[in-house]
Amino acid sequence: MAIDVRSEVRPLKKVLLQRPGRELEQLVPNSMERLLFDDIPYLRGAQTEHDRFAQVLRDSGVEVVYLTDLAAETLALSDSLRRRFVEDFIRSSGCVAASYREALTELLLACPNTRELIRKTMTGVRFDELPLHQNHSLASLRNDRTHFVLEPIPNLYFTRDPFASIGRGVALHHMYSVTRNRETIYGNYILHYHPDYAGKVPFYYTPDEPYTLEGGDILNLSAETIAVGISQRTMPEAVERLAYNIFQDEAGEVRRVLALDIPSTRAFMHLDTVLTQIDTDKFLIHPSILDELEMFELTPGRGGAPVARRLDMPLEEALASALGVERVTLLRCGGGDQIAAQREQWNDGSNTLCVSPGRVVAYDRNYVTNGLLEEHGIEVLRIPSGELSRGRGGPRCMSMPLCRDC
Ligand SMILES: NC(=O)NCCC[C@H](N)C(=O)O
Repeated sequence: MAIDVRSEVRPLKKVLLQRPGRELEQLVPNSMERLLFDDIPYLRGAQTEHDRFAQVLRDSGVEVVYLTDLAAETLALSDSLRRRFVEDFIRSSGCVAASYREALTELLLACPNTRELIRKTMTGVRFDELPLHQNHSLASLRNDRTHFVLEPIPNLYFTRDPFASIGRGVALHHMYSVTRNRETIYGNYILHYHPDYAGKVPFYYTPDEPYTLEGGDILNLSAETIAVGISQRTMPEAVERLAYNIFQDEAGEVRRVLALDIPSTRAFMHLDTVLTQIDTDKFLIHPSILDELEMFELTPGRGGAPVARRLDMPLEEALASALGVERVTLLRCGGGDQIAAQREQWNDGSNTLCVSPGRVVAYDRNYVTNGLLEEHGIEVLRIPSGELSRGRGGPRCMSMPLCRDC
């Protein structure tokens, strides 16, 4: 199967990553907030840390594939596909890009190969790079030469979010922010045209759906049940649309969607920033979501239309029932220490990637939480995190599983 993800913890076989590139060096203090960063990472450091992450995964028997490679291979299939991609990319980049369409098209199509072309779309294009032979427009006179005509896309290394594997299908998202909406184009081309995926993957969501949905909110609890966060990034209407589309797939197995309503703040931007599964019956959680957590369940009604009901039970019980286990243990990020919990949560202490039951990749800096995991028998594969963490995402955010063992 091209995509096969029916668990959060079964042995990870194949994963999609994106090595951070020069797009990070285009961040400046004035653009950081808009581009969803809290600081400017040092690129060399971020790349070294990311390479370590990829190596830890390979050492655990995981096949690592990169978004840039798959996108470049896809566009190399034909000249017409390359042209269509450039047109779509410029169109999706807003009205400023559209008004320089000809010059941008010329610049992008002049890239020596499709890898360079893909990289260029990620790094962004400044006004002074454009092949404008003569330009007397007001915008060109007024705009600073370093003004971006195509903005960089610095959040690409968080491959978890623009699309999500669900069973043997995918959800390709309508993202919450302008900056992240352009990320979905790479997944769109790969999934539609790359020979490994074309025609082999059902789509459960597409960016033209009106409601925002992001992959960090989707947890594949079992073959039959997924959990979806209602969060800063994912709207309840999106959860309902996703459930509807999944229930229409007769060959699909998912028949229950657990919607977890978490607070809408940047520190908890997605469900996976506050809840990740670390073993067949254990989760790591940020404790402060427990007080106000509301839960709902969606199951197929007539014609596969989702029917929702409120779940009045402890989270542990809902998770145990979804996993088909007797009981579930929740381990609290930061242990019992309120300050450590907040600090480590901010640095993605709850955002671990499970490579097999009881074995997770985690940022080294979250030593209180990592120590707690080890006390509970979890093996922690630590990766360095001084630079990567400045983007506000951890190992789970930086990875999109394509296949897990069943
Ligand atoms: N699943 C995740 O929580 N992804 C982290 C995304 C971080 C990125 N800077 C963002 O704000 O979207």
